[in-house]
Order: sequence, then structure tokens, then C-alpha cells
Amino acid sequence: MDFKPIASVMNREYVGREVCIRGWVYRRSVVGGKAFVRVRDSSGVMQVVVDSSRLGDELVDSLKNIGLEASVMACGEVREESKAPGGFELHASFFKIIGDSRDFPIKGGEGDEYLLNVRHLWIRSPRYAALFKIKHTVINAGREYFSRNGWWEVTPPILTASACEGGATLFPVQYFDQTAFLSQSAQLYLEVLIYTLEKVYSLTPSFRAEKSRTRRHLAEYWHLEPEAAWYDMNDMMKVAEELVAYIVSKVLEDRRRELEEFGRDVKKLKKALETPYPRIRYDEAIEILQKKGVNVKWGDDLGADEERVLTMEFESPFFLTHFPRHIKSFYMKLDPSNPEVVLGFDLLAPEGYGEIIGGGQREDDYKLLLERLIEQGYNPDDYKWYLDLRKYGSVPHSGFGLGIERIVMWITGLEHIRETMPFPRYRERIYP
Ligand SMILES: NC(=O)C[C@H]([NH3+])C(=O)NS(=O)(=O)OC[C@H]1O[C@@H](n2cnc3c(N)ncnc32)[C@H](O)[C@@H]1O
Ligand SMILES: [Mg+2]
Repeated sequence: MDFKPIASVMNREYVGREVCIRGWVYRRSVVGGKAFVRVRDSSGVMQVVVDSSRLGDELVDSLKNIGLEASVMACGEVREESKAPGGFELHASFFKIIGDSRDFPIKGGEGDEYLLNVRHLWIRSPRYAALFKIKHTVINAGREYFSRNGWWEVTPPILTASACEGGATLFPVQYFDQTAFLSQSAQLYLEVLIYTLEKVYSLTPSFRAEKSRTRRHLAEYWHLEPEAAWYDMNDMMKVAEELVAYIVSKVLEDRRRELEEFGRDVKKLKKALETPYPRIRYDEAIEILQKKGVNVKWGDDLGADEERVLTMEFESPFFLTHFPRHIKSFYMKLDPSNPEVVLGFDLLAPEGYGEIIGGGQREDDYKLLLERLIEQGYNPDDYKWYLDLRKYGSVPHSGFGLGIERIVMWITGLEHIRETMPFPRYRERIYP
């Protein structure tokens, strides 16, 4: 049997032809001597009509009680039918139940927590098929952008011995007779590899023991991080906007049908195709927020609420740069013209989504980096290897991290980042 993806046969080219499909029971009803079984596969849903006058009463009777998500195979003639989903249906000449399904535990109307507890079954729904296809295209477009522009994919460690983004969000793990930490970011190791390959990137899971439960934080997320020798902050911001524009262009090109599943206004997404993106400094951001009555002062860190207000000022992604030195990591280079701020940037997505990229230029001077490590309370002995990079042929260099789930959340217009992860991990959830 030559089984075809369901979506591929639901068109006039196949009307009158005999085809075979296979998948899982999505809906079913029996009227008179006919069973109407809607079969789902990863490409779509098709109604199969099983007529007792053709395939016998016994089969139709058995289909009266067939369980949702039973696996089936069917062959038959494709016919146009306006009342069927997608306008086409299959009139079966053959129908077989492969795997039974009794009492599938999702019947509709269940609450979020229940559905998260049966996520291993809930993510079969067509909505997640659409979402994970979009995520696939985002990841592939990211890799494509870098590969086509002379960047090398590398494989940094996930088991690490020191923090990159602060000790408060580290996950310790038993590492033989020592304690290691799950990687918060590949950055520090990418900064080693630029002396080997100049332009490197990695796509790795990053881990953050986030104590607060928010709509945009996960404990485990996928992190696309480039790092390049000789690049200053402006060079790297150009890479960031080209990358995001390319990712959005590929999703608009290849996943238009899936975007419709989320009712996404593509006109708004198309604004991300227009680069260069606007750039504002932290100082300007504070002014904008204060003018809008937000209770914030220079030196405060900007969280999701403040970012949400700022994003309403722009229709496209925009950069926020030159943050106060005390709210940014030790590795960020101080602005030579104003050492109170760093050469750091965030890229914020519009429509309230906020930060999808964090990055900047790295401190390449040994002494200044040592001072920053001590200033922020780190033990320089833990970073001896990282400091060594500033001893032997140090170069100006920059990089950033794009949160894959953050950009998917914005592109699809989702309310909660956990939707973008097949098995979301956050403080209250490790199951399934
Ligand atoms: N190579 C680099 O320069 C990356 C740098 N060391 C870094 O980790 N920056 S970041 O902490 O802002 O995180 C980068 C991005 O990673 C995403 N991110 C950061 N934290 C999270 C959590 N908790 N959940 C989901 N996504 C997260 C978000 O999009 C951030 O902009
Ligand atoms: Mg950040």
C-alpha cells in the first residue's frame, strides 16, 4: 500500500482516484448504515466514509464505539464534499483498525493544569502540529542564516563549572565527586572558539532556575548563540536584525497555513522584514517610560512590564542599548566614552512580547575584566581559563543569545511561552 499524507490528496487532482491514508481517529459518528470517521495525521484531517453496504454491518457497528486516537488505515476514492473538513472525503474500499484506543483521557473542556498533566497525549492535537512545524522552520532558518554567511556550528558543553548569567539561576548537578552546573548559556565557551574559527554559533539547551513563574520564562529553553572575533557591538546588532528578519521571512514563506491556525495578523509580522530596526538607548527608554507615568528611575532593571510599555512605541522589533553597568553581566564591555554604561543590547519584539535577544560586546581587556568579576562578587579563580583568553592575543569580540521559544511565542502570538515547548519545564513542572 502506498500511503499518502492526508493533506496531499485533499485537492481536485485526486478526485475520482483511489488512495490510501493512515493516522488516528480524530472524530467519528455513525448515521444510518454509514460511519463518518475523521482521520488525523501530521498534515491534516480527512473524513473517511465507511458504508455498510460496501464494507459490511460488522465493521460499521465496530466503528460506533471506536475510541478517539485509535490508529487506522483506509483506502478509497477521493470525492469532493463541501460538508467535509477541507472540502474532500474518502469513500472507503478498505478500512482497518490497527491500534485500539479506550477512554482517551481528553474529551474537551479540560483545564490547563489537567492538559499539562496529560501533555504527552494533548500535544497530538493539530494545533501543536502547526506550532511545532513553525518552531522547526524557525530553527532551520536560524541555522541556514549562519551557515550561508560563513559561520561554523560548534558544540559547547552543557555540563559546566561556573556561572555565565549569575549564580541565582544555576542548576547544580552531581558530576562524579564534584558539583557541576547545567549551562545557562554557551557564550563563554563560544568566546574560546572564536580563536579557532572566528565566527561560531551553537544551538543548545540553556537552563535557568527561575524562581518566579512568568509567561515568558522557562527553566529549560533552546538558545541560538553566535560569537565572532573582530565584531563590535554594532556589527553584532546587524547580525541580530538580519537573523530575525530572515527567520520571519522563512516562516511567512513556508508556514503561512500554520500561522492561520493561530489567527496571526501577518501584516504586523511583515514589519520585521524591514531592517535596520530602530535603536534606542537605555537613557531614552527611561525617559519614554517616565513620560508614560511608569514609576522607574535611571539604574533600574527593566522587566516584562516596562518592556511591554516600550514595545507599544514600535511596530517592529527594536534595540535597547547602553545599559547601566551594575544591571548587566561581568563580561559586558564598558563604554569607553562612558564607563557607567556597557556596550550591551537587547532586541525587543513588538506587541508586548519584549526581549527575544540579549547580547553585546565582551570585555577584551584582562585587567578590566578581572575588576568586573571582582566587582560583581565572582571568584576569579573560577574564571582563570576565561581570563586567559585576554592574555594571549585578545581581540574585540561580540555575540548574543536568541531565545528560540521567545521568538516562536512572538511569531505565533501565543500568550504563554510554555506552549512552545513539547514538555515545558518551569518551577512547578517536571512531569511528564
Ligand atoms: N550568547 C549570549 O550573549 C547570551 C547571553 N550569555 C545570555 O544568556 N543573555 S540572556 O540571559 O539575556 O539570555 C539570552 C536570551 O535567552 C532567552 N532567555 C533567557 N532566559 C530565558 C528563560 N528563562 N526562558 C526562556 N528564554 C530565556 C531570551 O530570549 C534572552 O534574550
Ligand atoms: Mg537578557
